[in-house]
Amino acid sequence: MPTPHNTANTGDIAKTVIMPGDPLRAKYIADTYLDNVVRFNNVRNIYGYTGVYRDVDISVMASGMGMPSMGIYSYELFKYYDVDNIIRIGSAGSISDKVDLRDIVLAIGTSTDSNYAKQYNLPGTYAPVADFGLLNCAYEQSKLYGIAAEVGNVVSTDVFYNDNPEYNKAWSNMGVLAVEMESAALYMNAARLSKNALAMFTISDNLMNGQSLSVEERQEGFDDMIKLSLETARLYNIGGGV
Ligand SMILES: O=P(O)(O)O[C@H]1O[C@H](CO)[C@@H](O)[C@H]1O
Ligand SMILES: O=c1cc[nH]c(=O)[nH]1
Repeated sequence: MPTPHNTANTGDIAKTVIMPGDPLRAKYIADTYLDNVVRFNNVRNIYGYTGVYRDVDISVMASGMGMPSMGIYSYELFKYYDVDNIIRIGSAGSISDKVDLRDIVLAIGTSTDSNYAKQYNLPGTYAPVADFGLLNCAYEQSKLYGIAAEVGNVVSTDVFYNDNPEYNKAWSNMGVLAVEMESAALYMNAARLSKNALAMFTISDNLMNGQSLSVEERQEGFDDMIKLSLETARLYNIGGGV
Protein backbone atom coordinates (compact mmCIF):
# COMPACT_ATOMS: atom_id res chain seq x y z
CA MET A 1 0.00 0.00 0.00
CA PRO A 2 1.67 3.27 -1.05
CA THR A 3 2.27 5.90 1.63
CA PRO A 4 2.88 9.65 1.27
CA HIS A 5 6.61 8.88 1.18
CA ASN A 6 6.85 5.52 -0.60
CA THR A 7 5.20 4.44 -3.86
CA ALA A 8 6.00 0.73 -3.44
CA ASN A 9 3.13 -1.76 -3.45
CA THR A 10 2.75 -4.52 -0.88
CA GLY A 11 5.18 -7.29 -1.77
CA ASP A 12 7.66 -5.02 -3.57
CA ILE A 13 9.93 -4.85 -0.53
CA ALA A 14 11.87 -7.78 0.94
CA LYS A 15 11.62 -8.89 4.57
CA THR A 16 15.03 -7.40 5.29
CA VAL A 17 16.00 -3.85 4.31
CA ILE A 18 19.49 -2.40 4.40
CA MET A 19 19.18 1.34 5.19
CA PRO A 20 21.95 3.84 4.57
CA GLY A 21 21.17 7.49 5.23
CA ASP A 22 22.35 8.56 1.79
CA PRO A 23 20.22 7.73 -1.29
CA LEU A 24 23.36 7.58 -3.43
CA ARG A 25 24.78 4.91 -1.12
CA ALA A 26 21.55 2.95 -1.60
CA LYS A 27 21.96 3.23 -5.38
CA TYR A 28 25.60 2.19 -5.14
CA ILE A 29 24.67 -0.93 -3.16
CA ALA A 30 21.91 -1.89 -5.60
CA ASP A 31 24.18 -1.30 -8.62
CA THR A 32 27.18 -3.08 -7.13
CA TYR A 33 25.85 -5.96 -5.05
CA LEU A 34 22.31 -6.90 -6.12
CA ASP A 35 21.04 -8.83 -9.18
CA ASN A 36 17.64 -8.46 -10.86
CA VAL A 37 17.21 -5.05 -9.27
CA VAL A 38 13.86 -3.24 -9.33
CA ARG A 39 13.54 0.30 -7.97
CA PHE A 40 10.39 0.60 -5.86
CA ASN A 41 10.69 4.19 -4.66
CA ASN A 42 12.14 7.54 -5.58
CA VAL A 43 9.74 9.90 -3.80
CA ARG A 44 11.85 12.83 -2.52
CA ASN A 45 14.84 11.01 -4.07
CA ILE A 46 14.72 8.46 -1.24
CA TYR A 47 15.76 5.62 -3.49
CA GLY A 48 14.60 2.10 -2.65
CA TYR A 49 15.51 -1.07 -4.53
CA THR A 50 14.81 -4.78 -4.23
CA GLY A 51 17.16 -7.34 -5.72
CA VAL A 52 18.85 -10.66 -5.11
CA TYR A 53 21.99 -10.89 -3.01
CA ARG A 54 23.50 -14.28 -3.75
CA ASP A 55 20.35 -16.41 -3.25
CA VAL A 56 18.26 -14.13 -1.03
CA ASP A 57 15.86 -11.24 -1.79
CA ILE A 58 17.04 -8.10 -0.04
CA SER A 59 15.93 -4.48 -0.28
CA VAL A 60 17.99 -1.37 0.20
CA MET A 61 16.44 2.02 0.89
CA ALA A 62 17.74 5.34 2.16
CA SER A 63 16.54 6.77 5.48
CA GLY A 64 17.55 10.39 4.92
CA MET A 65 19.24 12.27 7.75
CA GLY A 66 18.00 12.63 11.30
CA MET A 67 15.50 10.87 13.54
CA PRO A 68 12.31 12.42 12.08
CA SER A 69 13.30 11.10 8.66
CA MET A 70 14.39 7.66 9.88
CA GLY A 71 11.27 7.63 12.08
CA ILE A 72 8.98 7.98 9.06
CA TYR A 73 10.70 5.56 6.69
CA SER A 74 11.40 2.76 9.15
CA TYR A 75 7.89 3.01 10.64
CA GLU A 76 6.31 2.68 7.21
CA LEU A 77 8.54 -0.25 6.24
CA PHE A 78 7.73 -2.14 9.44
CA LYS A 79 4.05 -1.21 9.71
CA TYR A 80 2.81 -1.02 6.10
CA TYR A 81 5.22 -3.18 4.12
CA ASP A 82 5.62 -6.17 6.48
CA VAL A 83 9.36 -5.66 6.73
CA ASP A 84 10.75 -7.69 9.65
CA ASN A 85 14.38 -6.58 9.80
CA ILE A 86 16.12 -3.28 9.15
CA ILE A 87 19.88 -2.96 9.20
CA ARG A 88 21.04 0.65 9.23
CA ILE A 89 24.46 1.23 7.70
CA GLY A 90 25.76 4.70 8.42
CA SER A 91 28.74 6.93 8.76
CA ALA A 92 29.59 8.06 12.29
CA GLY A 93 32.02 10.29 14.15
CA SER A 94 34.40 8.64 16.59
CA ILE A 95 34.51 10.01 20.14
CA SER A 96 36.54 7.14 21.59
CA ASP A 97 40.13 6.06 21.17
CA LYS A 98 38.80 2.53 20.61
CA VAL A 99 37.72 3.45 17.04
CA ASP A 100 39.38 5.44 14.26
CA LEU A 101 38.66 6.32 10.58
CA ARG A 102 37.23 3.37 8.54
CA ASP A 103 36.71 1.19 11.63
CA ILE A 104 33.35 -0.54 11.95
CA VAL A 105 31.05 -0.24 14.96
CA LEU A 106 28.07 -2.50 15.74
CA ALA A 107 25.62 -0.56 17.93
CA ILE A 108 24.47 -2.79 20.78
CA GLY A 109 22.64 0.25 22.11
CA THR A 110 22.08 3.85 21.23
CA SER A 111 21.85 6.72 23.66
CA THR A 112 20.13 9.85 22.46
CA ASP A 113 19.40 13.52 23.11
CA SER A 114 16.18 13.29 21.08
CA ASN A 115 12.61 13.50 22.35
CA TYR A 116 11.52 10.58 20.18
CA ALA A 117 10.63 8.39 23.17
CA LYS A 118 8.28 11.02 24.63
CA GLN A 119 5.46 9.71 22.43
CA TYR A 120 5.42 6.46 24.45
CA ASN A 121 4.66 8.18 27.79
CA LEU A 122 7.10 5.95 29.63
CA PRO A 123 7.52 6.40 33.38
CA GLY A 124 11.30 6.46 33.00
CA THR A 125 14.14 6.54 30.45
CA TYR A 126 14.01 4.01 27.62
CA ALA A 127 17.26 2.30 26.51
CA PRO A 128 17.07 1.58 22.75
CA VAL A 129 18.93 -1.66 21.93
CA ALA A 130 19.74 -3.78 18.89
CA ASP A 131 18.02 -7.06 18.17
CA PHE A 132 20.37 -9.65 19.66
CA GLY A 133 19.85 -12.12 16.81
CA LEU A 134 20.92 -9.57 14.17
CA LEU A 135 23.77 -8.31 16.32
CA ASN A 136 25.04 -11.80 17.00
CA CYS A 137 24.76 -12.68 13.33
CA ALA A 138 26.71 -9.56 12.31
CA TYR A 139 29.39 -10.21 14.89
CA GLU A 140 29.82 -13.83 13.78
CA GLN A 141 29.96 -12.75 10.12
CA SER A 142 32.55 -10.10 10.93
CA LYS A 143 34.78 -12.83 12.41
CA LEU A 144 34.17 -15.15 9.46
CA TYR A 145 35.11 -12.48 6.89
CA GLY A 146 37.96 -11.00 8.92
CA ILE A 147 36.27 -7.61 9.20
CA ALA A 148 37.19 -6.05 12.54
CA ALA A 149 34.10 -4.73 14.32
CA GLU A 150 33.82 -3.01 17.68
CA VAL A 151 30.57 -3.62 19.57
CA GLY A 152 29.34 -0.81 21.80
CA ASN A 153 27.07 2.09 22.53
CA VAL A 154 26.63 5.03 20.14
CA VAL A 155 24.73 8.28 20.55
CA SER A 156 22.00 9.41 18.14
CA THR A 157 21.96 13.19 18.20
CA ASP A 158 19.60 15.75 16.73
CA VAL A 159 22.46 18.21 16.27
CA PHE A 160 25.30 17.80 13.78
CA TYR A 161 26.83 21.23 14.49
CA ASN A 162 26.61 21.27 18.27
CA ASP A 163 27.16 24.58 20.08
CA ASN A 164 28.27 22.77 23.22
CA PRO A 165 32.04 22.07 23.06
CA GLU A 166 31.73 19.51 25.88
CA TYR A 167 28.99 17.46 24.20
CA ASN A 168 31.14 14.66 22.76
CA LYS A 169 33.36 14.47 25.86
CA ALA A 170 30.36 13.92 28.12
CA TRP A 171 29.19 10.92 26.05
CA SER A 172 32.75 9.68 25.68
CA ASN A 173 33.09 9.68 29.48
CA MET A 174 30.21 7.16 29.51
CA GLY A 175 32.04 4.82 27.15
CA VAL A 176 30.04 5.80 24.06
CA LEU A 177 32.04 5.04 20.91
CA ALA A 178 30.59 7.26 18.21
CA VAL A 179 28.03 9.90 17.22
CA GLU A 180 25.38 9.53 14.52
CA MET A 181 21.82 10.73 13.95
CA GLU A 182 19.19 8.02 13.31
CA SER A 183 19.60 4.74 15.18
CA ALA A 184 17.60 5.61 18.29
CA ALA A 185 14.45 6.22 16.22
CA LEU A 186 15.05 2.98 14.33
CA TYR A 187 15.56 0.93 17.50
CA MET A 188 12.45 2.47 19.13
CA ASN A 189 10.24 1.85 16.10
CA ALA A 190 11.45 -1.74 15.99
CA ALA A 191 10.72 -2.21 19.71
CA ARG A 192 7.26 -0.66 19.51
CA LEU A 193 6.28 -2.70 16.45
CA SER A 194 7.93 -5.97 17.63
CA LYS A 195 10.41 -5.98 14.75
CA ASN A 196 14.18 -6.34 14.53
CA ALA A 197 16.81 -3.69 14.00
CA LEU A 198 20.56 -3.32 13.98
CA ALA A 199 22.75 -0.31 13.21
CA MET A 200 26.34 -0.54 12.06
CA PHE A 201 28.72 2.24 11.16
CA THR A 202 31.92 3.07 9.40
CA ILE A 203 33.79 5.82 11.16
CA SER A 204 33.95 8.75 8.71
CA ASP A 205 35.17 11.41 11.12
CA ASN A 206 37.47 11.30 14.08
CA LEU A 207 35.94 14.01 16.26
CA MET A 208 38.90 13.94 18.61
CA ASN A 209 41.64 14.77 16.08
CA GLY A 210 39.58 16.35 13.26
CA GLN A 211 40.46 13.81 10.54
CA SER A 212 37.71 12.82 8.12
CA LEU A 213 36.89 10.90 4.93
CA SER A 214 35.99 12.64 1.65
CA VAL A 215 32.45 12.97 0.27
CA GLU A 216 33.21 10.27 -2.32
CA GLU A 217 34.45 7.86 0.36
CA ARG A 218 31.23 8.45 2.37
CA GLN A 219 29.05 7.69 -0.67
CA GLU A 220 30.88 4.66 -1.97
CA GLY A 221 33.80 3.78 0.26
CA PHE A 222 32.07 1.59 2.81
CA ASP A 223 32.39 -1.80 1.15
CA ASP A 224 33.40 -3.82 4.24
CA MET A 225 30.34 -2.58 6.13
CA ILE A 226 28.08 -3.08 3.11
CA LYS A 227 29.30 -6.67 2.67
CA LEU A 228 28.89 -7.30 6.39
CA SER A 229 25.32 -6.00 6.34
CA LEU A 230 24.41 -8.06 3.26
CA GLU A 231 25.93 -11.26 4.65
CA THR A 232 24.16 -10.63 7.96
CA ALA A 233 20.86 -10.12 6.16
CA ARG A 234 21.38 -13.25 4.08
CA LEU A 235 22.32 -15.47 7.01
CA TYR A 236 19.49 -14.11 9.13
CA ASN A 237 16.96 -14.74 6.36
CA ILE A 238 18.21 -18.26 5.65
CA GLY A 239 18.26 -19.14 9.34
CA GLY A 240 14.79 -17.68 9.87
CA GLY A 241 16.14 -15.34 12.53
CA VAL A 242 17.68 -16.39 15.80
O1 LIG B 1 25.95 8.31 6.63
P1 LIG B 1 24.56 8.41 7.19
O2 LIG B 1 23.88 7.10 7.16
O3 LIG B 1 23.73 9.49 6.55
O4 LIG B 1 24.73 8.80 8.75
C1 LIG B 1 25.40 9.93 9.28
O5 LIG B 1 25.73 10.92 8.33
C2 LIG B 1 24.81 12.04 8.41
C3 LIG B 1 25.55 13.27 8.83
O6 LIG B 1 26.55 13.58 7.95
C4 LIG B 1 23.76 11.63 9.43
O7 LIG B 1 22.69 11.04 8.75
C5 LIG B 1 24.53 10.66 10.29
O8 LIG B 1 23.77 9.76 11.05
O1 LIG C 1 26.43 12.14 12.69
C1 LIG C 1 27.60 12.12 12.31
C2 LIG C 1 28.02 11.30 11.25
C3 LIG C 1 29.32 11.31 10.86
N1 LIG C 1 30.18 12.13 11.50
C4 LIG C 1 29.77 12.92 12.50
O2 LIG C 1 30.57 13.66 13.05
N2 LIG C 1 28.50 12.89 12.89
